[in-house]
Amino acid sequence: MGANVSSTNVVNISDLRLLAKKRLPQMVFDYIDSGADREQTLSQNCTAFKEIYFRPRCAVATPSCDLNISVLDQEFKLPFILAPVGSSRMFYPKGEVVAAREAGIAGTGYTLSTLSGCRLEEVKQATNCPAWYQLYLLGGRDVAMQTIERAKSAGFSAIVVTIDTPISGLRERDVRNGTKQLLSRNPIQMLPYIPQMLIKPCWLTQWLGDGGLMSFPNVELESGPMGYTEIGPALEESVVTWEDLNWIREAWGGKIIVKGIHIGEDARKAIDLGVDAVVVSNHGARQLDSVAPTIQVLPEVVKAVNGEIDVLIDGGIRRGGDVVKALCLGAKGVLISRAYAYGLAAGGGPGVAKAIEIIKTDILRTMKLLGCDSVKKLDRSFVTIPPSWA
Ligand SMILES: Cc1cc2nc3c(=O)[nH]c(=O)nc-3n(C[C@H](O)[C@H](O)[C@H](O)COP(=O)(O)O)c2cc1C
Ligand SMILES: CCCCC(=O)C(=O)O
Repeated sequence: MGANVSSTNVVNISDLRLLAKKRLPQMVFDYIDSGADREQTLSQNCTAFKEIYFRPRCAVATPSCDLNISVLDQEFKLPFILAPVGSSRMFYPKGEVVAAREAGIAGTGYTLSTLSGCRLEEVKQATNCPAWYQLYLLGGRDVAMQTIERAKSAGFSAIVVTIDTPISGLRERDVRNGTKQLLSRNPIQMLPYIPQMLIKPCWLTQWLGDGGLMSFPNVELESGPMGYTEIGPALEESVVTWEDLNWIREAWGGKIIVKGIHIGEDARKAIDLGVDAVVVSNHGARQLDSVAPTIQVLPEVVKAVNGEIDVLIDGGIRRGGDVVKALCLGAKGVLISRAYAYGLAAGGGPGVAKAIEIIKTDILRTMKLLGCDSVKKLDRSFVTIPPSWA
């Protein structure tokens, strides 16, 4: 499988997506690929980038191009960082460890989801890059406190609190495919969905070899008979509120990032609570559908933040040109998610490396074509955006 991702026919993230689709059972592919409700925001997160036009400076030589960024005083060799992706171990054996390792090799950062299939200590050890821990309060605040302590001891350099998940969005493809049953670890409930796994023997043998049924070793979810676990109700019991940010910030004692900002007003609230950075995110359109694409609301948030803290963005980023556009609109850096998840699912470590390489090469080429030799020099003068976004 690993060989496929290295093929010269794999030139963009869509190619990796198709390879992932080939290797994975439908339910696992759709878990990555799908969005909420009618998937309006899912497609618009991507297409909104097409509404931004570059304004290149021609006849400018850029023999070298600086792609380094600094976020929260941490240094990254690339202007994109790997976002939290729950259940990555379902896509590829030891998925979280594999992805974190590749982020480190590329000189960028990795964010580990609370819903990781691998222990946070093991993931941190696999990489020398800055690693951030994404926090859900699943399992309650006492469990979260313990996890915060573990993440601190393990050496994670920021905590990312996701605030857009008071309840799971309706991902219709997941409902039809029985994804909840797969994640719930209830073998009886999984029975009807076994055939879609059997026709993907490569994935199945690797998955079983890695321990099979998903578990989430960094949270303690209520376990029923046969290890049955329910993520949905656990989320609802432990909604993250603005008040929680106070004790989380105190317990953590380090850099804190809030992920899931759509509007300037919420970014101001985060600043008032002493947060160090925000991520403009609609959770990859997996939660509330019909919210505006993230790149469209970035200017509003950047304006509200007024340079006081770092602003990051994710959502729909599939090309280096998308990264460059986000930086032009004031993001300090971006998070990529499905872009590397497809690579991981298509071919493990080499697949993640390929995704990172595709986006990095895109960025370098775009910078040279723009006539700009450092991502730190990108600003609004390099783009035209629709007047209603400003
Ligand atoms: C399969 C999958 C799992 C995700 N799991 C998490 C998670 O556990 N925690 C979280 O904060 N965000 C999670 N997200 C959201 C991403 O971190 C990110 O916000 C979003 O996917 C960005 O959009 P993009 O995939 O279009 O780049 C997940 C996204 C996907 C696709
Ligand atoms: C209900 C959300 C659980 C994991 C997650 O964040 C995702 O799948 O997007």
